[in-house]
Amino acid sequence: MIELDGAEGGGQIVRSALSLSALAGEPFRIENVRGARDDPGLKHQHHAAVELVAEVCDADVEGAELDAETLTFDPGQPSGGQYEVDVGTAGSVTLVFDAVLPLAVTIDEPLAVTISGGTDVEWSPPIDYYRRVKLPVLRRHGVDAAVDVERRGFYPAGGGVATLTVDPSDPAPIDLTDRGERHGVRLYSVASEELTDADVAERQARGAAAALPDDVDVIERTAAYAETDSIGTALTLRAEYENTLAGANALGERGKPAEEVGEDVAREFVEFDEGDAAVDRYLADQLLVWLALAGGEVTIPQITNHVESSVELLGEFGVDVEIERGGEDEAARVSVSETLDR
Ligand SMILES: Nc1ncnc2c1ncn2[C@@H]1O[C@H](COP(=O)(O)OP(=O)(O)OP(=O)(O)O)[C@@H](O)[C@H]1O
Repeated sequence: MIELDGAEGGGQIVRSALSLSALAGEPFRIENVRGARDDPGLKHQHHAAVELVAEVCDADVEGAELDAETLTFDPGQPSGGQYEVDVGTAGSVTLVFDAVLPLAVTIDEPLAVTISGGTDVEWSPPIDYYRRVKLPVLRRHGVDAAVDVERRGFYPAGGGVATLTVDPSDPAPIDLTDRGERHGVRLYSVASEELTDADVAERQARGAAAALPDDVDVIERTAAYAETDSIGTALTLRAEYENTLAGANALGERGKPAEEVGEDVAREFVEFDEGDAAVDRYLADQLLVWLALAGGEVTIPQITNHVESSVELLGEFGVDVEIERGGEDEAARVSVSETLDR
């Protein structure tokens, strides 16, 4: 039984522990779940992830209740099939996807997971980032997964629906150290249909395009409107380089001009582009579990708290991640040579 202490981290520790435990066939017990947060314990999104991974790998679970701060998880054999989960609020759909996605390397049959909740909510990958940046990067390394968005869900009502389909996959070592030449960027803007007359989706995309440096080529710009339960907006930028993809994104806020949402996204991209890392700061922590499974090396803009807590967690599962911190203008480097024993 692996004993974990969640006191220093957030929900990501729970999600990654679920995936690693299911893959290694090793039970774990975690105390102080999300201990670093003001509202510790399992919230809807984390609870949904526990229930889902438990179902997919037929686990014995103790303590999987809302607000629980201690959880024990003893996995069986993961299997494909069709699963459905309702997060119940605007809890993040993409973060629940993240808990099952790594099972791609162990399933024998395809897996399809339909989740209802928030598709574009704070502190999590917006669904366009997930399907246009994260999954394409993983697909290039042999992870056969895709997302279909049936309905958008914004805070607070949620009500979004998306399906992740995953085929059995055998990923190649992750090699993302040199991003190569920039080809250009694509902008994906979306807003609730109530904002159509105010042109909000177009204005977000235009705001971003106008704020980009002259030498950045905008390859594509889309603006769409969707029927949603709560009114909201989202903008994702996908930057394409010779060897990699990176993202920048923002959500709209009541009272904030749409153009400013675009400018925020452009600024985030420019900051990334001025550095020399191959992946953005979000993918930096999300790829660690893949490094543990497939090995390889990635350059990242900075060692965030999320990276640190994930590295520590991987250590608990017997995977040593090497970190080179980099300098002021130099990307940090993370690598794994001995992958997870499974
Ligand atoms: N704007 C964003 N774009 C892409 N990814 C994001 C974005 N914001 C957050 N993420 C990713 O979402 C994950 C959030 O993990 P974290 O543990 O903080 O969240 P959580 O499960 O909601 O738990 P908690 O409430 O404890 O913070 C990280 O992998 C992070 O990289």
